Amino acid sequence: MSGSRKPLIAGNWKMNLNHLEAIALVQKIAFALPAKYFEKVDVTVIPPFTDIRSVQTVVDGDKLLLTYGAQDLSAHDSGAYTGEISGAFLAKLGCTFVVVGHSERRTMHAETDEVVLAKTKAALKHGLTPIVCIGEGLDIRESGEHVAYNVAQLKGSLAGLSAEDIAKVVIAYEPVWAIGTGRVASAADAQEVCAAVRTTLAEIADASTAASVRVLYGGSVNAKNVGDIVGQTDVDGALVGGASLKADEFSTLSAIAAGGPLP
Ligand SMILES: O=C[C@H](O)COP(=O)(O)O
Repeated sequence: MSGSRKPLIAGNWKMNLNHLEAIALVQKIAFALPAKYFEKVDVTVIPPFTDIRSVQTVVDGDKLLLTYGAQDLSAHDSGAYTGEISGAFLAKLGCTFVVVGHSERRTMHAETDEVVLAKTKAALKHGLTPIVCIGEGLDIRESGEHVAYNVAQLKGSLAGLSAEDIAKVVIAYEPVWAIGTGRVASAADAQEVCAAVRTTLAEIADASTAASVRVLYGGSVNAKNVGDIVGQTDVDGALVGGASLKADEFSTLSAIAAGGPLP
């Protein structure tokens, strides 16, 4: 983490919690994290689409400082795309972030770098901050090709974007073998790829853009390991899955990313 970049903790709820459960979790997180924390860390929740309106009501009604976003969006604005959700709708609901190219979508929904790029462009068009995910599988990690693989995925997912647009994205490095497995990458593993991401951003945009973009790590992050991970020079926060469903754990790890004290 560098002093010039405010850490971001993003809780990706995946397909968990209905809208009533969402309200309860947001209220508990907000209660545990008073305003002073938000001076040092940005905290966002990424619930299922069907929860977003309810989360918006709580956040607006109680003037909460945490933000919220969505787990995916359509590359298209509107039209005959059954089941898809437009970035325009998400913006209208007050979303700040949208996750793009999560490995679960790349794998289960065959999303290629081209699709991820189109969705990233759609997010930017609608004023949303895309959290663009990259990450290697276990086979690539074991072959020692993980840095090159992630650099290629990053370049493909941001191909042709201007430096001005790249400055508006967040990158999340999530090694697939560490997602939901309890097998967290070491802090040094996270730093190695996040540093390569920053070097690549300097190459495809420029040095000041690369220095300003937040690069997150994701994969079995919890309150016990978050300190080491966000302590790395090029890691600016975390994309948290399982641990974001527990109010105490998520609040605690957010407070640790803020530099304490514990809530
Ligand atoms: O988006 C979040 C990641 O997939 C990490 O999930 P996890 O913390 O449950 O490993």
